[in-house]
Amino acid sequence: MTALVSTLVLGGARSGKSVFGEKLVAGSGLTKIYLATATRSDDEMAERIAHHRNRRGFSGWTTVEEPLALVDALTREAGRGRAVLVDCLTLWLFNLMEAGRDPEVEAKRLTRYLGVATAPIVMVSNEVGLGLVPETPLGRAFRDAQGRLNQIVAATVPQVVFVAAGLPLWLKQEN
Ligand SMILES: Nc1nc2c(ncn2[C@@H]2O[C@H](COP(=O)(O)OP(=O)(O)OP(=O)(O)O)[C@@H](O)[C@H]2O)c(=O)[nH]1
Repeated sequence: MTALVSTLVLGGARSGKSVFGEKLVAGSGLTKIYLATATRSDDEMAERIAHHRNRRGFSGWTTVEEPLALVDALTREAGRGRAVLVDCLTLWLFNLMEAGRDPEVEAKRLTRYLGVATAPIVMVSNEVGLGLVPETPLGRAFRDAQGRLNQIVAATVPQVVFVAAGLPLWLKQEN
């Protein structure tokens, strides 16, 4: 078995990217930590979260919920013998922007942490820029911030994969 290294898992909505990230972590043989950034902001979101939790099952996964302080949570949870799945950077970015935090500063903090992390971190993120130009300035700012975040994380980690229709397309594999 090759050792799992930190990986960015990109994809669109319902592309199967979360399942792919889960499989990477589960296949590592390490203790599995699921770091969720989503909040139960409405009934539909609560239902999605319940669906994910059921699919994941509770056996073997430790779930940690942290919508904003991602690096603090990683510092606490990641360590020897563990692998962390961050699902997902997109909702983390949304939460940061909603809280008036600077995405560039937070992205730099994350990549600094990734450079010294002692456990593999698998991060799920959306590839949001493939559709129409968003109608609102906020939508455009979010799309641009997401693109920049994906680029800076992709440049930092040794593995990047794009998932479409449940199938992986490896973009970067350095060991
Ligand atoms: N708070 C919390 N959120 C969770 C939990 N499990 C999953 N989630 C969230 O559920 C979100 C993903 O849900 P979906 O919107 O259904 O996934 P998707 O991105 O459309 O689909 P895929 O591409 O297949 O992953 C992630 O952002 C997770 O943070 C949990 O236990 N707690």
